[in-house]
Amino acid sequence: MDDDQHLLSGENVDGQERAIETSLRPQHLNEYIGQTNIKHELTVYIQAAKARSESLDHVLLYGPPGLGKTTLAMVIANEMQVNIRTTSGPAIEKPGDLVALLNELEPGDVLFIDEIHRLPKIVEEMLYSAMEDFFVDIVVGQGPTAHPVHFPLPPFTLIGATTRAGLLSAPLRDRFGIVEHMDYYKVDELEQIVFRTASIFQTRIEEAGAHELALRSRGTPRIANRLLKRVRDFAQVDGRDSIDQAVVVSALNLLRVDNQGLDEIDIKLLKTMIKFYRGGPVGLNTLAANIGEEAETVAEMYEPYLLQIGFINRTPRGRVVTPAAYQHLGIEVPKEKGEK
Ligand SMILES: Nc1ncnc2c1ncn2[C@@H]1O[C@H](COP(=O)(O)OP(=O)(O)OP(=O)(O)O)[C@@H](O)[C@H]1O
Ligand SMILES: [Mg+2]
Repeated sequence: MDDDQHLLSGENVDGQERAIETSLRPQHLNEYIGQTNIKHELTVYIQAAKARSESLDHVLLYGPPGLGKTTLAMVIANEMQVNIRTTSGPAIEKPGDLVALLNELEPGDVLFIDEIHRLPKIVEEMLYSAMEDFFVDIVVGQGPTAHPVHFPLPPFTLIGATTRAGLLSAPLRDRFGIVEHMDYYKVDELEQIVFRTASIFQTRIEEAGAHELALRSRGTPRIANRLLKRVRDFAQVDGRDSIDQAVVVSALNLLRVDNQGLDEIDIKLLKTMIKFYRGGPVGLNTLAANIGEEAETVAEMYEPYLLQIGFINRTPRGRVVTPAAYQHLGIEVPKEKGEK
């Protein structure tokens, strides 16, 4: 039960999955599939920084969970031939924690801060001077002996990742020279990812099987890899030596992942909007409360994909269901909607 719930969440869920993800991570830019524009830009910036023997400018990566932000941060450090230190916004509780991290960096190293929108304010403010001029001012000692100390830092690259760029303060955002928005992957890119993962798993998958899996992966590599793992089990138990389209379809239908990659929660969300709000507009908080999910979860995990495939639209008065979604659900489009 629990398993099915996170099947399509895009979120990284447990230690076991994390270990598998590590083994699947591409190491170099040329192995990193998709995100063509970002790769192209980064290739130029990395080459230029290396030619000048400088640290790479600070990089902000934002986009939905599971699209490859952490992977890309590691690839960047690898291409720059520097070390990477990894942490996350909530893990840096006080300025001292940040100083400790910064203190360990060698010139040119990467400090990767995941969920950077969750940094405590006081830490964030200390980061401003660290990013801009490579120093921090700290207060040493207590009471009458307390005095400020100017602490110079080696040049370093901060890579920040967030699923919600909107939650970042303007001063922090402005200090990133390179800001990249990660997009959902195209079907053919997901197919390549599925083939790559299958070969690492030493599993055979047919073209049509990979295509079907890609269609149902919500544009998200993490989900494609996760579904492949499940489908592989079904194929094995069925005694097949290769994953074909029929196995993918029957396994994913069983797992209730439909042919657009929607799961039960997506369907519940759309049906709730249709049944109780005549297709909207309805506010995010109301909607989330109605389906028993956190507003943040809906905003981060469900809504972006439904917007991307054109099943809902955002209007100033709230979210509305589109005729395409009615069609997908096999529900007649109300007259007043069809005409619009
Ligand atoms: N472009 C890609 N090519 C091949 N595999 C990829 C690519 N992007 C992501 N992956 C695979 O997808 C999985 C998830 O990627 P990653 O952990 O980097 O996502 P993320 O954006 O950091 O997610 P989160 O927001 O949850 O931190 C990894 O196993 C990674 O190997
Ligand atoms: Mg990550």
